[in-house]
Amino acid sequence: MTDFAATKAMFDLPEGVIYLDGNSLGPLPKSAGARVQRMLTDEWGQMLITGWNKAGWMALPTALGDRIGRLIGAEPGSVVTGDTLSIKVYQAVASALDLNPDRKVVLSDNGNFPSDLYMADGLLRSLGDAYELRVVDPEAVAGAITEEVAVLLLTEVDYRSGRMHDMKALTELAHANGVVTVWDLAHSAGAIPVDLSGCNADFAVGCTYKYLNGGPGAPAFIYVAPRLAERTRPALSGWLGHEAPFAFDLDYRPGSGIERMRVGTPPIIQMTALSAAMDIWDLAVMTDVRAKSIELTELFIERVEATCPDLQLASPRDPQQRGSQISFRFKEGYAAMQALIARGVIGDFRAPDIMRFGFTPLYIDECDIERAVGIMADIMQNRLWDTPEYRIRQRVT
Ligand SMILES: Cc1ncc(COP(=O)(O)O)c(C=O)c1O
Ligand SMILES: Nc1c(O)cccc1C(=O)C[C@H](N)C(=O)O
Repeated sequence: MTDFAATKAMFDLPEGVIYLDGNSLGPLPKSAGARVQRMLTDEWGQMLITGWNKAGWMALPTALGDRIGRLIGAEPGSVVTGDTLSIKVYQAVASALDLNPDRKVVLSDNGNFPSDLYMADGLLRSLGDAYELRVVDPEAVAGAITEEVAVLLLTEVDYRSGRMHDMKALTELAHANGVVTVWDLAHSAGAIPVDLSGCNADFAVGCTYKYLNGGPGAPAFIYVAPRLAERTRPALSGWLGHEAPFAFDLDYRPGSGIERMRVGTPPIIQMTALSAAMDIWDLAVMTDVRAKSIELTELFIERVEATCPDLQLASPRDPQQRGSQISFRFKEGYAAMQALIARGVIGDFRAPDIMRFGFTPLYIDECDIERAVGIMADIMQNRLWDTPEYRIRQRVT
């Protein structure tokens, strides 16, 4: 059983803040500061370049990959960390296309995070006019999986509404049509149990700064199914994905298995912060996290609907159909979110009218929900959002 009171005590959250935005940027693990400081002074400071071997920096991308792999049902040795998620999307789609060379269509949906579509579009444009990025409604994805499609690129949990695709069913359908799958787990890893191996997924990517709490700019991760790894040709063929980086050969030969998805020098300071976050994840069982997340989201919906009738649920009502976030529609959602943030309840706003709240059982509990909804009810019932200050539209995160 996961001890959520213990995990909550391991995060540094500002006094008086109820943080419902861990689906965008997770909070600071208390141990991260000292851990990073130690890495700086004892490793970088004292070991200098020998730290790559002596301190295990070179092995950190795969070591962290395995720790993340446990949370997403990946086989040991099938996940590596590094780069940004946008880069990993590009890398996965390029490799997936390469495994299906006679087909030219990448299929995605318009609920996908824009960066995934931008990266796929940029890649396809560089490959020539024969290639097509086909973007359909989320509900139309299954029907659009045909033998014309090379790659299916989907984000499992919709960043705006929290609506979840059925990874197992869509992967099965894709394979039945000869389609290679790329799953973006940005809003899944650490939010819901994922079973990449059980779903027979091909490629998956994700970030570590959201539910995994690795910090701003924490590295992304990529998964390649072991059955495909030795056949995968990396388009981003950087030297650290080479079979023998320190041979400095002029010809590229991919490294073994997942190692080939490495590109360049790993961000060790960020990875050290992520290691501290993963220590907390080592204490968590994903099925407990999911059960608690459902309890929290159900409580939140019930209380908000009882006290804030102007807000309309934009997430699936059935908890099995959504990830670990709840979104409400409200025409003045931006102003309302600013008012909430000013009172210490931090969620975020997504255009045009979505107020988004993330639920993260590692550090959010029922008391937080009750307090957050109390503040929300006060703001909504008394129109406290209706001030020029809150209504001003600024850059939003
Ligand atoms: C689903 C999804 N894909 C891709 C990205 C882009 O990630 P990054 O900024 O790390 O490249 C994000 C978040 O920013 C996301 O939510
Ligand atoms: N990655 C982000 C950033 O660098 C700045 C602000 C926000 C983000 C996010 O992650 C946004 C997030 N992907 C979303 O779901 O909207």
